[in-house]
Parts: sequence; structure tokens; C-alpha cells
Amino acid sequence: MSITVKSSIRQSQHAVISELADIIEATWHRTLNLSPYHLPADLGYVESRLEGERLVIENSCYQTPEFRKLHLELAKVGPNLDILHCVMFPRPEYALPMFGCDIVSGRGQISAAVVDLSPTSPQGLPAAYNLALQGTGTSGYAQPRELPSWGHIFSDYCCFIKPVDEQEHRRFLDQVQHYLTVHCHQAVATPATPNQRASILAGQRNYCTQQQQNDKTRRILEKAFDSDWAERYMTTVLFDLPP
Ligand SMILES: C=CC1=C(C)C(=O)N/C1=C\C1=NC(=C\c2[nH]c(/C=C3\NC(=O)C(CC)=C3C)c(C)c2CCC(=O)O)/C(CCC(=O)O)=C1C
Repeated sequence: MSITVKSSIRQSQHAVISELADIIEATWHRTLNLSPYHLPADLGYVESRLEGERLVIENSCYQTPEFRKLHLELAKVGPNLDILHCVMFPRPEYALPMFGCDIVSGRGQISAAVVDLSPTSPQGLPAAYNLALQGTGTSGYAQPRELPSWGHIFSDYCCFIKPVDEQEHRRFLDQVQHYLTVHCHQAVATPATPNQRASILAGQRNYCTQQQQNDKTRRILEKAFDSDWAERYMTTVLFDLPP
């Protein structure tokens, strides 16, 4: 039996982050027809100094018949700040929502855990998603957090919390697994609808434009590099728009 040990910074990150990275990759490999997606050479693995602290970014990207880009990013800022970032970009011929997930852990404490299946159509999420996501969101968590003003792109099922104990870590991981499993099964069962391309593109553009307003993300990238680099990274790697 061959055991592939993924050498990755996830071994030095918060246990929930490394477990979530494994969950995301395992679900993708199990349910989607993956092909490589090549980032610009200088952006697959990025290192820099952040005020004397090191910023290490590790990106892994794929594509599938239904998704233009599957992006999983692990980042470590100095010894104490661990980040997982994941966005799945549907091809504009597929009327599918945007899967997004963000976990930020400082000094071993997760301060922000976010997961959502965000609609890009004026009609909201497809009915199958509403059925599958009934009753999910932030219910059952002790410390739900308030979305920022740019967060109106998220759905009613958006989970944005500060997990307070191991049980909530487990609950959040199971919730991401559920959202991801629903999404991947819906994706492979959804036929292409090229006639909706323009409106799907407009919805994705709005999602990306709003996510680019996240000054918490931008500030970290600006301090590690500079504002031009941060702008380029946020608009071409994190939230790039399809041509
Ligand atoms: C699907 C959702 C989603 C996706 C895909 C996404 O990228 N962000 C998403 C959501 C989201 N993130 C948030 C916060 C933070 N994000 C970072 C940093 C990074 N996040 C990254 O991905 C990267 C690139 C590796 C960096 C560097 C930090 C430090 C924080 C503050 C942590 C805290 O407040 O405790 C907030 C709250 C914003 C607010 O309250 O104003 C929301 C809603």
C-alpha cells in the first residue's frame, strides 16, 4: 500500500486547519474529475518577511469540467498566525454558487471560521441547495460573528463563528464537509447552461469585487509585501475574474 505524505506547511499549522485541508482535498479527489491548474510560477509558493516575521503561502489549484479553478491556500505569518483559504470558481457555463471557506488562527486560537455557498444568480441558490442546507448556518454555535458590510454576498446559510471548544471545532469541520459534499455532487449533476453565461459571470464578478474589500486580508498582504503586490494577489490569485 503506498502512503503519500503531503509535505506541506499544514503540518505546522493549527490542527483544525490541517484537518480541513485534508477534508477539502479528499472530497475533491473523491467526487470531481481533477486536472492540474497552473498558477503563475512565482505564486505557487510564496515567502516574504512581514515586519521581521516570515509570511509563507502555499497554493494548490485544480480544474474540472464544471470548475474553472479550485483554490486551496495555506498561509503562515510568523510563528503565530495560521490561515486556510478556499474558493471554488464554477465555469460561467454552470449555474452553481461559489463555495468559500476561511479559517484564521492566532496563537493557537481560531478567531474566525467562515464557510458559505454563495449565490451568484438573482434568483438565489438553486432549490436543491436550499433543500440540502435547511437548518444549517450559525445555529448551535456559542459565538456567531457579525458579517462585515461587504458580506452581503453570503447566503442565509453562511456560517461565520469563533469556535469556543473542541466540540465546535468538530461541528465546523463536519459542516464544511457537508457543504462541500452537497456542492460537489450538485456540480457533477448540473448540466451546462451556456445561455446563462453573462448573468453567471456578473454574479461571480460581484462576489470577487466584494471579497476584495476585505481589508483584514489586504493588510496582511500589504505588510508582507506592498500595496501593489497585495492588489495584484487579491485580484489575480485570490479573487480573479474569468476572462
Ligand atoms: C468565504 C469567505 C471568505 C474567503 C474565501 C476569504 O478569503 N475570506 C472570507 C471571509 C472572511 N475572512 C475574514 C477575516 C480575516 N481574514 C484574514 C486574513 C486572510 N484571509 C485569507 O484568506 C488570506 C489569504 C491567505 C488572509 C491573509 C484575517 C486576518 C481576518 C481577521 C480574522 C478575525 O477577524 O478574527 C472575515 C471577517 C472580516 C471582518 O470581520 O471584517 C470574513 C467574513
